[in-house]
Amino acid sequence: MSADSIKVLKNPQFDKSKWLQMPRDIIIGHDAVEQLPDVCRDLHIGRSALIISGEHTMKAAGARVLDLINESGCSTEVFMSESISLDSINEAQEAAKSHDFIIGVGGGRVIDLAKVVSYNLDQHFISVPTAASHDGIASSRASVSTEKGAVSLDAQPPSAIIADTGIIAKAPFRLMASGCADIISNRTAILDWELSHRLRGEAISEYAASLSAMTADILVKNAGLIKPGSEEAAWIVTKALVSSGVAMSIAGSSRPASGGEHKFSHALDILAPGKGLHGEQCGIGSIMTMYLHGGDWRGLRSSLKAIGAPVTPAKIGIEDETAVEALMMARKIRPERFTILDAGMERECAEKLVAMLYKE
Ligand SMILES: NC(=O)C1=CN([C@@H]2O[C@H](COP(=O)(O)OP(=O)(O)OC[C@H]3O[C@@H](n4cnc5c(N)ncnc54)[C@H](OP(=O)(O)O)[C@@H]3O)[C@@H](O)[C@H]2O)C=CC1
Ligand SMILES: O=C(CO)COP(=O)(O)O
Ligand SMILES: [Zn+2]
Repeated sequence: MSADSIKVLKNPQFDKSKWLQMPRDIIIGHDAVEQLPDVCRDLHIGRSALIISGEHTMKAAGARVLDLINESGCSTEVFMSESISLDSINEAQEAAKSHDFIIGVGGGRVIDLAKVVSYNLDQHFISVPTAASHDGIASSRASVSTEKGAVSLDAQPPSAIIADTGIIAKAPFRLMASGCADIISNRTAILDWELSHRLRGEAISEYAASLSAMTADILVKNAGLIKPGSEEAAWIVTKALVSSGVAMSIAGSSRPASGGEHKFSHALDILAPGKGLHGEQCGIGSIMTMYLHGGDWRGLRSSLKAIGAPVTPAKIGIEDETAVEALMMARKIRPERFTILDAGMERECAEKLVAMLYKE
């Protein structure tokens, strides 16, 4: 049984979520952003752009993107995003209606917003990541917060990715370490997927699972090169994030990169909003779910530590009690996605798991 998006459709019909869509142009490197006007011309995507960005990311890269697009003779409007929610999607969508295409300049939140809007309006979008903090840079998925927690939506993969390693290397290092943790957590996401395949017959894509695992392995192998301010590190991590996003596109779901550790992170977003970064929380969750799978949780923890990612709730300002609560809440998040955290964990076990994180 396969979950690959590469399918021979028996009854072909217009359902984009069943297609395997990929970016056409991917540029990763020093001063890559300067090639934005050429990329727009190459894609023939129109003369009017909505730039979606955030407070910090506008300063880091959005202002330069705005200048470049204006200089190329296109008209522009900027939409400043503070969150990704159903309300902000509607607002951004209204703004995008009077433009030909969208450029998302920012972290995971901004890029997810641009992705959903472009999917809903069937417009092209260009992904300009300002940090190597998440693997949504290239994926065809988007995470949106609702009152009931995070939901994973079908979305538009970018038509082009322009990842300027100069910009990404200057972002706070905490963001890059978080992106590494998001990738390393693929290891437990795959174990959860395999478990669900064996236990519940859920379709699995061997291509997607292998690509996702290989991406995590290559990153860990290169851990020694991941250093603050290094453009080489920005290059290595961004490539891994793109690769992991492609795995999600192949699967047609976020399964290869999101299991119980992501449910734990989504629960923390509800219980302790604004404390940890997405990847940081997933990394900590991954240590605990690796233990539950009987895998090498110490090795996974060492890899996270080597990169500079946090390995305890305390390191990201979260109480241990809250982490226990998040483990217990995880099964209520996206209940259709079966993971090791949905196998009936008792509170006492959750308490032991959190305590284990602090053990040498
Ligand atoms: N769709 C998918 O497949 C995936 C989606 N995600 C989603 O991505 C989000 C997490 O992404 P993440 O990037 O960690 O979070 P955010 O997008 O919230 O970014 C975190 C912070 O970093 C700031 N920032 C980003 N780049 C720079 C920079 N160059 N200089 C200074 N500050 C900067 C942002 O500024 P500003 O205030 O300007 O935004 C923001 O304050 C979550 O919502 C998660 O669900 C994660 C993985 C996969
Ligand atoms: O963060 C992701 C992969 O790293 C996407 O996963 P979710 O579908 O859980 O939001
Ligand atoms: Zn993630």
